[in-house]
Amino acid sequence: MSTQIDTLTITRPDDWHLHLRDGAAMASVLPHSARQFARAIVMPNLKPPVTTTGQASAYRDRILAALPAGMAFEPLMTLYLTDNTPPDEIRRARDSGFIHAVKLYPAGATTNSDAGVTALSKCYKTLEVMQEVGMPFLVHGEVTDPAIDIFDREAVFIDRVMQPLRRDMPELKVVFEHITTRDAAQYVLEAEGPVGATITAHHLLYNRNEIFRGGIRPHYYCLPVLKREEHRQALIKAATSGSPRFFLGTDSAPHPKGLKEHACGCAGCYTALHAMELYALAFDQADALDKLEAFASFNGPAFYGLPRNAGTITLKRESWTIPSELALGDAALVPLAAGETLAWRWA
Ligand SMILES: NC(=O)N[C@@H](CC(=O)O)C(=O)O
Ligand SMILES: [Zn+2]
Ligand SMILES: [Zn+2]
Repeated sequence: MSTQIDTLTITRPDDWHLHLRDGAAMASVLPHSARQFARAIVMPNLKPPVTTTGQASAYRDRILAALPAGMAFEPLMTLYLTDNTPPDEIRRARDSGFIHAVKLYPAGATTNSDAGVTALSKCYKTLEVMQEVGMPFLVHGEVTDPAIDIFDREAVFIDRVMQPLRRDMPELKVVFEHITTRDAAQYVLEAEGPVGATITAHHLLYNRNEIFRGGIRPHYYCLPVLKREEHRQALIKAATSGSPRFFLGTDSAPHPKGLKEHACGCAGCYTALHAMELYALAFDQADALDKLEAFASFNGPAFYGLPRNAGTITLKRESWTIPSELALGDAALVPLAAGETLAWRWA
């Protein structure tokens, strides 16, 4: 029997996968992330997507301008890869100093992925430059083939895309984003070369039953979709394994309430408000709170070649109720597990 931990103080964490959106929506959600995290890898799937260093620079300026006075937060910018991203753009991005990765959205795989890549073979010249300059490649790892069952799209991606890519570019730094299956966890753990993976709080806490518990619950719908319990357990095992390849990425993805509670609801869970509390719950349930700091605060910076943050955060074991609604610009935003009690609280 281990003694119960009621207060947890760890090095200030970072979020290695975050959707901040833009404009008034961004102004609503940014303070939540800035309170929890020192830095975040900011996803580029805006409308239109952030495909150039110039656009990323302007987006970064808008984020910093929206940051409330007195809050410190460093947005780590990314570029959205298209079939036509020129190799030179990678060198410009590297030289900028503020672009830390390039993102693969297979065309049609997820929210705002229409401008994404139709075949990775079209991007090889650009990927070769990324490999050469050490620019990480962040991958939404699902195939889009409609013949493949939605629950198998991540596993099939490993065979059809990840393995051939990594065979051709063994030195390319790759992050398998928001992994959801035992297959992906095992692949990342065993692969040779510079491979990492982000894991969300919701994929650690829930299996796919959660989407249908008592009726269809759109706020538990995200991509990649929640999987079976055996996969959730494999993710818990990976996140708490101590392997430096796994790190925190919330994939907090705000959508207006009206577009989630809809005949064709958007994919994405909002967790920026209470991310560390949710992760603490997941690690606590696995009796692995001692592994949270490396996952949240050490493994990401090590992979990206950045320093660890100074300062700490503290969480305590104390129940509170997650708000039923927040604001997203003029719209409403429903956080994950809205209205439910959470056993860990920001101190
Ligand atoms: N995860 C999601 O379900 N949605 C993300 C896109 C993504 O990360 O795939 C979004 O931008 O809404
Ligand atoms: Zn994604
Ligand atoms: Zn995402």
